[in-house]
Amino acid sequence: MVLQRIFRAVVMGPPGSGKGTVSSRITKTFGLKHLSSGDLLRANIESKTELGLLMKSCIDQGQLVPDDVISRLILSDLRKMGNSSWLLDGFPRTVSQAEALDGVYSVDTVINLDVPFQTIKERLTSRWTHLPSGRVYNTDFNPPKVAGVDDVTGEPLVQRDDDTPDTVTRRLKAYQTQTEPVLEYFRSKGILEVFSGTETNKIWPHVQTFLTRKLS
Ligand SMILES: Nc1nc2c(ncn2[C@@H]2O[C@H](COP(=O)(O)OP(=O)(O)O)[C@@H](O)[C@H]2O)c(=O)[nH]1
Ligand SMILES: Nc1ncnc2c1ncn2[C@@H]1O[C@H](COP(=O)(O)OP(=O)(O)O)[C@@H](O)[C@H]1O
Repeated sequence: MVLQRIFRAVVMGPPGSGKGTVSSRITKTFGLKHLSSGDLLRANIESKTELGLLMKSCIDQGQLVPDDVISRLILSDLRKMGNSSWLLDGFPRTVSQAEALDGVYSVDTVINLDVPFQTIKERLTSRWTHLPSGRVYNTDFNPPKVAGVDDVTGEPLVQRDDDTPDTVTRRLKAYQTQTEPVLEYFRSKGILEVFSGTETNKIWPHVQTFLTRKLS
């Protein structure tokens, strides 16, 4: 689909709710640029930037990185995108981040993936990630063609250091206390759209229909 105007969206949801999976379907279908805060932080860790090394312990402990750090990173990348349509994945995650975004851009819609915590816990321990692209696989849901190897590049897949059961529990707590209030923030602005379910393949057609209507 070719977009007729600039469209700016955010995808939210607890860790493991399918933000990355749904984002890649949205960007493929609607041609938006995709910016994932988690991918951005992991790229900094991988290339051993000073910031990446500072943030790694925070991420591995299941805590959010400081608002000013992530807001600066994301807003700087968005600036580089200029007048493009984009989809933000994993940002904002606190009300202060939402206010920082709001101060610069007007967001058209916020897609919230409402997936029960029990469903999520099972998924994350079997998630395999291709770090350079952010492509995600799952030993049950969407296994790679060859075990342990990215379908597109043939490079190795890794299990994220923060996808252990204890860290997932801490990330879910951080989500409840720090990120859930952001849903209220966007709801009060009238731009929150909630998609509930336990399977991405059942949620996705609703997201697709919603965006097709919104963009036509
Ligand atoms: N079993 C199952 N796994 C899923 C489903 N949707 C996504 N996944 C997997 O669950 C994990 C988390 O999904 P991801 O898109 O990375 O979620 P994010 O953390 O919100 O970005 C990945 O390993 C996905 O492949 C689903 O409907 N069922
Ligand atoms: N907007 C953000 N604010 C603060 N920390 C963030 C943000 N986005 C990502 N992070 C950090 O990176 C980690 C991984 O995030 P992400 O890749 O979005 O994974 P998931 O959605 O599976 O939790 C988070 O647990 C957190 O430590």
